[in-house]
Amino acid sequence: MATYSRLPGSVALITLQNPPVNALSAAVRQGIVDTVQRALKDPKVTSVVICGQNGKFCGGADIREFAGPMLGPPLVPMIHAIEAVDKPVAAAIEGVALGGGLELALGCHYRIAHSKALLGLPEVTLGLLPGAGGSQRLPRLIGLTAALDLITTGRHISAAEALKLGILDQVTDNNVVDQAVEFVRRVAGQPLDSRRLSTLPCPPDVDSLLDKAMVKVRQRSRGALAPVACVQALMAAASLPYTQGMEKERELLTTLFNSGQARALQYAFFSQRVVGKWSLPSGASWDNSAARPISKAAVIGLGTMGRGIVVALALTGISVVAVETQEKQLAEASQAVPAMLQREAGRRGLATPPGVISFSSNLQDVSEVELVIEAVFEDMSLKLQVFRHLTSVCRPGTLLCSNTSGLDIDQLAAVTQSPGLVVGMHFFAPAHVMKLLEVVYGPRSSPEAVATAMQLGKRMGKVSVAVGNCPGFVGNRMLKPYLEQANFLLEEGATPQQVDEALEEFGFPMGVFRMSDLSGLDVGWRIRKEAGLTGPGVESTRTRQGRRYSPLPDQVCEAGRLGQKTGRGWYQYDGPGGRVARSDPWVHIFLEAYRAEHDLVARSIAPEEILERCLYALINEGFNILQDAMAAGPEDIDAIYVFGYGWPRHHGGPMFHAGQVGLGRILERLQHHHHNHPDVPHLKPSTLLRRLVAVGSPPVQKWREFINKERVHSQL
Ligand SMILES: CCC[C@H](O)CC(=O)SCCNC(=O)CCNC(=O)[C@H](O)C(C)(C)COP(=O)([O-])OP(=O)([O-])OC[C@H]1O[C@@H](n2cnc3c(N)ncnc32)[C@H](O)[C@@H]1OP(=O)([O-])[O-]
Repeated sequence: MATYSRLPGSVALITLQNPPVNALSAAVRQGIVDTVQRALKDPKVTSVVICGQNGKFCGGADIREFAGPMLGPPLVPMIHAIEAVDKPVAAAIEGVALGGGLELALGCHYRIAHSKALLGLPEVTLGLLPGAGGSQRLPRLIGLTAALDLITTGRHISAAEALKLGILDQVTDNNVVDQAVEFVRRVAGQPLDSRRLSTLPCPPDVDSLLDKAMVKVRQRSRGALAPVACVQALMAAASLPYTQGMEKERELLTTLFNSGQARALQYAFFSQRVVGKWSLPSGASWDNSAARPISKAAVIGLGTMGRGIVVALALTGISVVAVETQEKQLAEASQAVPAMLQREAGRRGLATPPGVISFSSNLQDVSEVELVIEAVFEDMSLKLQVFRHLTSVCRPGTLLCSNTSGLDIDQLAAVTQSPGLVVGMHFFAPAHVMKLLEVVYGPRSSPEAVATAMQLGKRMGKVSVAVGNCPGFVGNRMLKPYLEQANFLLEEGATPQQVDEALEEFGFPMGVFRMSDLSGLDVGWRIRKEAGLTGPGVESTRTRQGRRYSPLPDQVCEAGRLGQKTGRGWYQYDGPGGRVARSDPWVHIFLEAYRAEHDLVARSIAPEEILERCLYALINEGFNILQDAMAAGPEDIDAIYVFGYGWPRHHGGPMFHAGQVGLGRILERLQHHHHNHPDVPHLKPSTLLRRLVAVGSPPVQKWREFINKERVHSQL
């Protein structure tokens, strides 16, 4: 709703009230319509200020309402009515003015903001465009170039930047409502024509800026519809009168609203918030588990991951002891880390990097910290050695975390004096940039340890997801069947390019083979050797440990092709460290020879089969993970894949995508592929998937409840 009060003098104050962000729900829109009418009719009122309750102007349209039928007064005429008022109306912006919130402010004649406020049109991130006149008013106010940037990126900008761009009339450090009231009193009676943005001309697109932008957006958006529609709306603004521009805006918005992409992106918005409210099968959650405050931490191991973790911690203001026992590595890290910190702080607009870092080669130096993150080489015996040492040097009560990407947390906990204080903190490279953090709880991890790691992740600006302790945890466990299928497809006749192109066409920034070349092929090779799947003494067959196995990636490594770092992998590069992947005749000859050796006849494989085999195998493992209670719900898996594995956000995440495709269809295709490849256990449909199909394929939002019920009745 919105409340109305008349302030001493002649200013009407309209306050939006819809906690927590005063989103423009039907009730708020109705409240605005009614209160604006009241201000208009009240002869004693000469000017109006619109503000939001609890220090937040407005977070935009109420996203929760998008799923249902449209009720209450629509936004567009409501904003037009405000613009048409013949008394000056000012928006007093505190906290946020985002999406429809900023569009409401653009309908006001003046905009005054607090210096800490954030403004933006983030609709594109929800699969939409600023559809309440924002795409037409903003370029009229700040020009096409600046509007294009804000609308196609959806980025939030500071009040200072908004003032510079001309979005705001005034910025204040004081009470913004008082300032706005004073402002409108001052301007009461002045002509308003030039303040009505819809009546101003839009600058024409003289340099074909928008055509060029369209080419770039189409290249970058990887199939996402909204960024393209945003440019189309700006093209309309630049070439059509306002009313026709608004018609185009509405038409584009309707198309986007009805697209699966908008639903997927809105689901991704809410799933990010759902995973923040973690809960464990034991019932532990924020509600009953307090996080410990952390001000001093240590990182052990200063390779790529360790360096990134040090920077991520230091950026939150935590003092970090950075330990590396190899002198050469330590010397390199102590040069590189401060530079990385400086760069990242600059990128985030922080003048001075807040944390203090001290470098050491002595593990003894971590004795006074409250939390340690071990980031040594991914080798269990080495990690066990470090944990044994840590438990003897750290003071009692220190949290011991491992940045393992899939090793057993419980085994590490077992060698410490306080197994309850051991959790996994699985970062993704580069750790100071990537948003995802898997917080891994073992059977003995205490709720307090999980809460502390989750809280620390939040402080570092990560999307932290609590996951159970199983090989590969959630992300890498699902990656295994995906990679496996990609290798099998090569055996059957596909090329690395064909597989990558199908996945990139789906929206991944990189296909599986380009991604493997980037991360280094030796990582998986070492894991397979440790698992006894390859190496000296292992027979070179296509069946290992009772299931189909492709030795192709091992043989590529044996040929000294480890990916970008060696200049050769599944592709060739200009040299070691080269970035541009080119098709390599060696790979084609190698594949042909391999097929001939194993009597395999290459067949032509359609992109649809590539997608089904790779993605449905990955999704099937997601169902197994939910069934095993290693992730609390589908949102957790989807957030992990969107934030850590490049799953295209406009497809919501693998589990959401399964719902979009139809669970019955996924089941049927998995059955089909499993029938053709009975020696591939990952293609065997999971029990949970079968159960969901049997009960009528409920929407993804209902799965969590279903799984919990099934578990109680021991159906899973
Ligand atoms: C016709 C077309 C018109 C228009 O062009 C379309 C739009 O405006 S599209 C909209 C364009 N606007 C946007 O894209 C802005 C989206 N919002 C944000 O970016 C952040 O929430 C914000 C920066 C505002 C606050 O960040 P923070 O302080 O870290 O807090 P937080 O993020 O944890 O959120 C707290 C709670 O508020 C909830 N909630 C938030 N916004 C909305 C909403 N609009 N609606 C409903 N709910 C919303 C959120 O789910 C959470 O609920 P819960 O139950 O407690 O989990």
